[in-house]
Amino acid sequence: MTIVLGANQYGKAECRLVRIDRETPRHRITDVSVTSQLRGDLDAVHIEGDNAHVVATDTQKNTVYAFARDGIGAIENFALRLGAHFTGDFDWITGGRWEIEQYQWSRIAKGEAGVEPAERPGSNGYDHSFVKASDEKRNTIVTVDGENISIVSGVSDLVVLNSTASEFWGYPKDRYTTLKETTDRILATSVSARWRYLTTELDFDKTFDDVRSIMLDAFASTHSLALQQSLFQMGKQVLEAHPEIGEIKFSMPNIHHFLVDLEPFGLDNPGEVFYVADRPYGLIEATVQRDDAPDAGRAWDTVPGFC
Ligand SMILES: O=c1[nH]c(=O)c2[nH]c(=O)[nH]c2[nH]1
Repeated sequence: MTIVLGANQYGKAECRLVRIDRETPRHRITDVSVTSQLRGDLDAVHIEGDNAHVVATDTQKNTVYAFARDGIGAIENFALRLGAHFTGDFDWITGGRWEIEQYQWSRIAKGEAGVEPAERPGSNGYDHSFVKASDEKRNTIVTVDGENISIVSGVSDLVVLNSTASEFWGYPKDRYTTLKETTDRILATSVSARWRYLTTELDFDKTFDDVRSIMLDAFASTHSLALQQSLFQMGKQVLEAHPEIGEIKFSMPNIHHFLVDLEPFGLDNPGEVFYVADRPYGLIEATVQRDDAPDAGRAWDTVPGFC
């Protein structure tokens, strides 16, 4: 028997980077975390400690910051640039994985203090002042394997809620079933979705915005008999509108809102007062795919948390 080295990759994880575009007084902010990992002929360092092929993780980190000097643009394009650089400049680096997570900021709106919300102007925010928008994140994983490049992009922590138009009934009952059937409940979830692009030539920012809007619209407009049904509608409508996406995967916790029993206080509760359970939670996961999508290869191998 011989012991041999299996799959391996290495790099710098979570290079946190903020770039300010300041060519005009109206600044733009890009806030990301970049993980760079290289693959290739790296047996010698593992087996003998020979570092001749080891592009230091410190060098990878510096490259990320140096490349940001030229602008970041869409996170997919930034990851593709990094991939082309490392596989192009070092013969023995034949592939790698570049993961980027992006945090959202919006402009602080001007002159809203003391103004009724309905009267607020909205878009004319301050030029150089921002407020963290939400916990929602945009992300991408670009994987290079020789000539093959795959791009899996997505969103996480996109929290949505329908206050009605959600039912859940018709499920099997056994001696352990206590859940009451309902024709009117709150449906809330935190959407994590990842989709695989079938091309590297795309306006990734515009496509991301559109995919996100379609998912939100599908969630809102589906009269839901189960979170599974809402999930499928979200994926189906994304794929129908975007032929450049092969498949989309979702992981969606069911954020349970339970009606509080107010009877002990002599009160009714016609769907108005809920308590929100943080755990345990239903976890609904699925892939929505085209039956003729080109084979995904290893694109999903290093995307954790999806089925
Ligand atoms: O939308 C739902 N899907 C389920 O599978 C499920 N199971 C459950 O207890 N409640 C719900 N709700």
